[in-house]
Amino acid sequence: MTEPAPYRSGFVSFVGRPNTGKSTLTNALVGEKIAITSNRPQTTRHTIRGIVHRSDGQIIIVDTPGLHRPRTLLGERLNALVEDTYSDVDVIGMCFPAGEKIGPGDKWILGRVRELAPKTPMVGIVTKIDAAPQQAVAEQLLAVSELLGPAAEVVPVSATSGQQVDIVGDVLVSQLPEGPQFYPDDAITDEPDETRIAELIREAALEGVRDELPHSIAVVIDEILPREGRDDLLDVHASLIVERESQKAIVIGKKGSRMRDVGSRARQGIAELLGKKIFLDLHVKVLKDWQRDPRYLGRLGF
Ligand SMILES: Nc1nc2c(ncn2[C@@H]2O[C@H](COP(=O)(O)OP(=O)(O)OP(=O)(O)O)[C@@H](O)[C@H]2O)c(=O)[nH]1
Repeated sequence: MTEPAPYRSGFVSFVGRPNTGKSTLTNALVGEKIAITSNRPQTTRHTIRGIVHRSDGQIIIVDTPGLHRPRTLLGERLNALVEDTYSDVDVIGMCFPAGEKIGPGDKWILGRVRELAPKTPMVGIVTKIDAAPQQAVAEQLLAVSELLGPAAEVVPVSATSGQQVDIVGDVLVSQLPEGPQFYPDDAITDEPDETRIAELIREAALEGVRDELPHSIAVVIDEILPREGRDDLLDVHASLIVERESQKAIVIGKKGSRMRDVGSRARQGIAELLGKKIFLDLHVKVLKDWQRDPRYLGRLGF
């Protein structure tokens, strides 16, 4: 008779250049939308945990901001957060899109990771395989394997089509230490609702805006109140913080048209998250140069 496989549990972090599909993969593995995704680089701000429940183990995903060279005080604080995260995870999954050649950016990140977490097992993940020809996928698998060395397993995946997502889960679990179930079956993330709501609003506000905006938008939830006499309705009051009047104009759009779209998209996401009807009251505020001012950063939770 064969022994039953041991139960394994632990923390996994995905690293890689911006836009390599880390958040999308997290969502696909967890099966519910929790991490912010967008087609703009560097939009992941908070360390969000997604939890994958399996019969043979539990994978707790710590979704980190991409490593990048700091340009502002915010950038420095994000990097400090990243370093803390990497030094205490059990497995690091490094993501490489199938259709993009490995470059100096990847090597720089790998160097940093090896420096911060020299003993942590690494898994190479070749992402977006639906968007590249088979030949390119095969070549990328080989290149990643050569880059990471013989100890690292390498898996191809498409988070958007779902192809191979289970296999990524299998490989990650196999690298985790034996351990207990850390979280109950129904836990998906330990982020408070408020943080998730703020991320949903931020994600909606970033959709389709110009390149310089991502790092300039923050969201503060001012208040969440049940509507009097209505169990099924919540009033959410939130502020979108930008750095300059010109950015405020971009966010609001012509006669408020963009703002209405942002509001309605965010409202739908929040309603799905909380399972209630939502009245969303959104205001845009200008806090000049908030990214460079330690007082503002503290107030905005960085
Ligand atoms: N075709 C395809 N596109 C994908 C796949 N996974 C992610 N994408 C797209 O790639 C873009 C970036 O995905 P994200 O998951 O936000 O990437 P990220 O690495 O978390 O990005 P940062 O937060 O900037 O570090 C988005 O437009 C995704 O829709 C995939 O499997 N196939």
